[in-house]
Amino acid sequence: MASTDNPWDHISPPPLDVPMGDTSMQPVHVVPISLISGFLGAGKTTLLRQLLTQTSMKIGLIVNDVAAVNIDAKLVRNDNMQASAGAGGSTAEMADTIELQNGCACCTASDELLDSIDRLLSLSARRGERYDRIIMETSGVAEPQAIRDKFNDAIAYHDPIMDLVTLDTLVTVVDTSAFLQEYESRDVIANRPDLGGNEAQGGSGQRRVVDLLVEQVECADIVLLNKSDMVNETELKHLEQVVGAINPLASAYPCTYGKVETELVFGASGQAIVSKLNTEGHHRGAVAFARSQQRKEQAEGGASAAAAATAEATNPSAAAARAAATQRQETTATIRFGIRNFVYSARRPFHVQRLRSVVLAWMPVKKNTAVSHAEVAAANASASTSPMKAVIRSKGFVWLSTSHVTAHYWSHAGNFFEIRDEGDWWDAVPRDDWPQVAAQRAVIESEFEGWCGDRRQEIVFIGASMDEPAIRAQLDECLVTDDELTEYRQKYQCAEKKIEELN
Ligand SMILES: Nc1nc2c(ncn2[C@@H]2O[C@H](COP(=O)(O)OP(=O)(O)OP(=O)(O)O)[C@@H](O)[C@H]2O)c(=O)[nH]1
Repeated sequence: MASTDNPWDHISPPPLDVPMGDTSMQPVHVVPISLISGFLGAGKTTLLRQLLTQTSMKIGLIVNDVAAVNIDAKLVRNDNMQASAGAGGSTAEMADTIELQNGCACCTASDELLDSIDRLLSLSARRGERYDRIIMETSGVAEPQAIRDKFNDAIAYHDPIMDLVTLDTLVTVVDTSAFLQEYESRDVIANRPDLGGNEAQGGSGQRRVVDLLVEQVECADIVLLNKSDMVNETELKHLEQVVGAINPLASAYPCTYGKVETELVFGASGQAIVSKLNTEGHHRGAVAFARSQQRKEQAEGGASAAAAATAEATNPSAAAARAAATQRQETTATIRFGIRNFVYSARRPFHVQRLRSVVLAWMPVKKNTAVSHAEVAAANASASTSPMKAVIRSKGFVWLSTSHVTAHYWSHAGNFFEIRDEGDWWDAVPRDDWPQVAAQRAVIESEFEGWCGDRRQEIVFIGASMDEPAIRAQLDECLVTDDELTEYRQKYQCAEKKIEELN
């Protein structure tokens, strides 16, 4: 049986979690790329300058600032020159910076993104030296997930550039002093020029600030809690917990002015996981983590109860021993699991109208008690009866009674909530169009159950002091009844199976 110590064991084999390229054929000197994301003003350029001055590595830069005047590129050039000069280099090093002027990296056509990498590699090849690493600094409103998808697509389509580079680490710089405020924000990106909203292109401008904030934290291998000088210790600890809960895969480091060990930011090459995931693999990871946390909680609860029972059997003041053991357990659990996860899962569709009513009653949550500081949380705790007030983040696949083909994705953070079309269930996709890699097919099939195929409710809830029974009960009420399920199956002509098999 797989160890529960490492929750990510349960995602194996990697399948959809890794791009489909044949990595065994890669030449030895593949240049790792680090992508730096973070809102405008979070401290990305400060970090970059810091990294360049403290490392002797040969770095190629792609600076992606869509402001009319690309100040970042100029600042970075200066630093690069100084760093290179210090290391015995020449002003020719200036050429090591490529400006991606035409839009932000996530909106830019893949070709242009890959072309900028190609140009950078050509420069180094002409000089007969190669980069130890390429760093891409994105604009504040860039969507790291979209950029990661471009790299995954390039691998899937066997773009030759992917034999020379690999997306190695996703680094997100968070403005610690502003995070909680932005989490509570109701603004859309386009209305926030202070965050770079005026640079947003296409639909991304209409995204909620909190939605992008959470994406930038989730889509990261390393999260730097910058500007930690602007918060007190309690606030910093709290934020560390929140960020750790939103993305348990990331390593989070507090810092000021981007001062952090280079090795921490770059990580051990090839070890980062998030940079290799796709949306489905990411979801699978979150579910695996939440389930492993639940198992740990249960195991700890069991161990503590066993210890108390033993004490009770051997000690006359058993009640006191049990009370002490319970208290110890609660204290440990509160410290370790003050913020915890659970997965809501079911194998029958939601009745759309009932789900809608519940969601409308739940959202938007005026104040989130899990994220607000303790005093604010306490003051607001009684203000709302929504169980979502204690949920920091919820996300996952939902199956709606109105469609047998389309998988939907539930995404909620702060005041943002959506259920979006996430493509087709694998069961609705012809087998010929499935990935050809056997391990990937096996993982897809492992999620099949009876006539449902991979259709399911699988929503991860992350929060503090959540009323899990209330959330579960209200969602259960939204599931179709037996009669409605029979209708559903008739409507979509699902192959006959006993209803008892569904649960
Ligand atoms: N107090 C404090 N200020 C910081 C810290 N890090 C950066 N700053 C300041 O915050 C401002 C923004 O920093 P930048 O590095 O330009 O931020 P950025 O993310 O690159 O912003 P854009 O390039 O405009 O997207 C600058 O004035 C920095 O000096 C920090 O840790 N503490």
